[in-house]
Amino acid sequence: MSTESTVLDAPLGNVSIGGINTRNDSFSEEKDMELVQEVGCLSIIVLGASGDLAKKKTFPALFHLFQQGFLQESDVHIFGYARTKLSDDDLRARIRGYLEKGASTEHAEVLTRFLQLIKYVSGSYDSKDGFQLLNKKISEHEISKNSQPGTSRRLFYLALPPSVYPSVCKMIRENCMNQSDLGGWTRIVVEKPFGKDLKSAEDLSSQLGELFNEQQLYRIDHYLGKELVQNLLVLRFANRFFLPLWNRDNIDNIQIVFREDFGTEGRGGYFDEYGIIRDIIQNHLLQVLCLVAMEKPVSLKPEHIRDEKVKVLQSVLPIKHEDVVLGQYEGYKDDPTVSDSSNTPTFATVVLHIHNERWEGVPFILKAGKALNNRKAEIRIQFKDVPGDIFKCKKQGRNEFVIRLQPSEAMYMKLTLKKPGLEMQTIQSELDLSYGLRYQDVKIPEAYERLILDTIRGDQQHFVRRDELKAAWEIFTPLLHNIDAGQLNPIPYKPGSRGPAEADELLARAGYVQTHGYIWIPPTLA
Ligand SMILES: NC(=O)C1=CN([C@@H]2O[C@H](COP(=O)(O)OP(=O)(O)OC[C@H]3O[C@@H](n4cnc5c(N)ncnc54)[C@H](OP(=O)(O)O)[C@@H]3O)[C@@H](O)[C@H]2O)C=CC1
Ligand SMILES: O=C1O[C@H](COP(=O)(O)O)[C@@H](O)[C@H](O)[C@H]1O
Repeated sequence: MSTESTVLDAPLGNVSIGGINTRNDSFSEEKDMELVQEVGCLSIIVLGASGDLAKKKTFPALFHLFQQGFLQESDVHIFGYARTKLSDDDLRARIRGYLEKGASTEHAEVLTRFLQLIKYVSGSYDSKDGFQLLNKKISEHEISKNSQPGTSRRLFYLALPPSVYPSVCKMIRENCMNQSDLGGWTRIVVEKPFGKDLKSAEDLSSQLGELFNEQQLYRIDHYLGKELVQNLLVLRFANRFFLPLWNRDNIDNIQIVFREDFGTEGRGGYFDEYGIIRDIIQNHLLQVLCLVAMEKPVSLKPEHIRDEKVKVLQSVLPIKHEDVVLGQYEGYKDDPTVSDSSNTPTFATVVLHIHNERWEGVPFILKAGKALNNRKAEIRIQFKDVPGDIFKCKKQGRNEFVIRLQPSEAMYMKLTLKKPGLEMQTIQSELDLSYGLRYQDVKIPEAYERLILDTIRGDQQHFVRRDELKAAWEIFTPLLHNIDAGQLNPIPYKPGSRGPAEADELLARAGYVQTHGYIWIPPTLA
């Protein structure tokens, strides 16, 4: 690694190589990532720059990386591309408000510098004119930075509906590739949904696979960028506490839950085509399940980790209809972009069973819903009752280990203790690790920030491999086809409720025992 390109103001523990800081820690060594010196300039191209995701997530994530010194002005340029006719300043004005959110006034100067890095190119997604113009602009930028031909890096972020991925990828392949023989690269980031079922996903994978190899494709699932999801591997495999307990002998059931307290606002048209299983469960919750249930990987190399995720997905048994409850919130169909006869679930509880030595008989309950009573995502691991319980604890509740992904990241263990005082009474209490309290000086990065950084570093661990995607669709496709054919219908539920009561009944049938009279309240700073 050359010291010439090491910048002194790089964040602690990081080394800047060619405008992007590479991690200088033991993880990188373990992952066996090649810290190749990258001297070419970096062009980040956001396709679909006029859209919702680009303004709410992609540009803010790039801005945060810039603010923290991970993207260097001397090397980086950002291009927005879409059909809408906009000037550079129009695009900057559109996204400015989203970048200012939560930023202090002292960031105004940094924001102005960041916005100056952004250029906009207008063009269609299926004709070469726009892409040739884009290529010309990227090349001009590369020449202006004295980048050696072939050493430049081009990251294309497809913030677009998946229907246009094949044509956009073809256009990039034919018109905008960097020459890779001199250490430069071209990488493509694609957003979910990757298909609607097994066949469409495989078709899409084949189409993209003809244009780019697996090392160039980054299928993003932003749940894999969340702090506590990234912690799962460390938590499970670096702690002696958990190793002997994490199995069917001790664990009764596991819930992975996503709740939102708002409906499909503004995205009804998209959502109605997909529904909650395709939008949340088949991807985000299933990815979390993989990390909770997989065996220890041989090493931290991305391929070893993804190999284990595929194995656990392939061990999931076919879903039975009696293990599913669907719901649709009242008022969902008032959205003019949603069909009056829509059968699309906005809520689902699905119980999965993993047929292997560790998990046989342990239900994995995946639950997701929109327009519910609160916004929360968590993993709830419920342990079996204590055998020969002399304290009659069963009446109070079981041990639970809860990993709160959001909001207020935390881990807590619900356990039974002696109630403080003269009497010998038991109560439910908790061992609590609340991140807000424990890590007061740390700003937890946004998932997109972390994942975009990974794409630039070439780290595919937190991205979905093609065979993983296939295995995930194999689990859900039969159920989804049956729902699409009207064989299962959603039960109406009131917005702001817990969802259909039938879902709680399914939970109880699966073995979950609710603790009554006790809730954990996230501690706050005094
Ligand atoms: N928005 C979100 O919160 C999330 C989105 N995603 C995924 O990210 C991707 C982008 O999402 P989002 O930004 O919401 O999408 P948008 O509907 O906002 O579309 C993005 C841009 O794509 C162009 N576009 C829209 N519809 C079409 C079409 N039918 N054919 C060609 N171009 C079209 C438009 O640009 P123009 O007309 O200017 O060319 C639009 O500005 C999708 O795959 C989505 O599923 C994933 C997670 C969350
Ligand atoms: O992918 C999606 O995720 C969001 C929820 O993301 P979160 O990080 O805020 O939990 C969801 O609202 C959206 O429907 C879905 O497409």
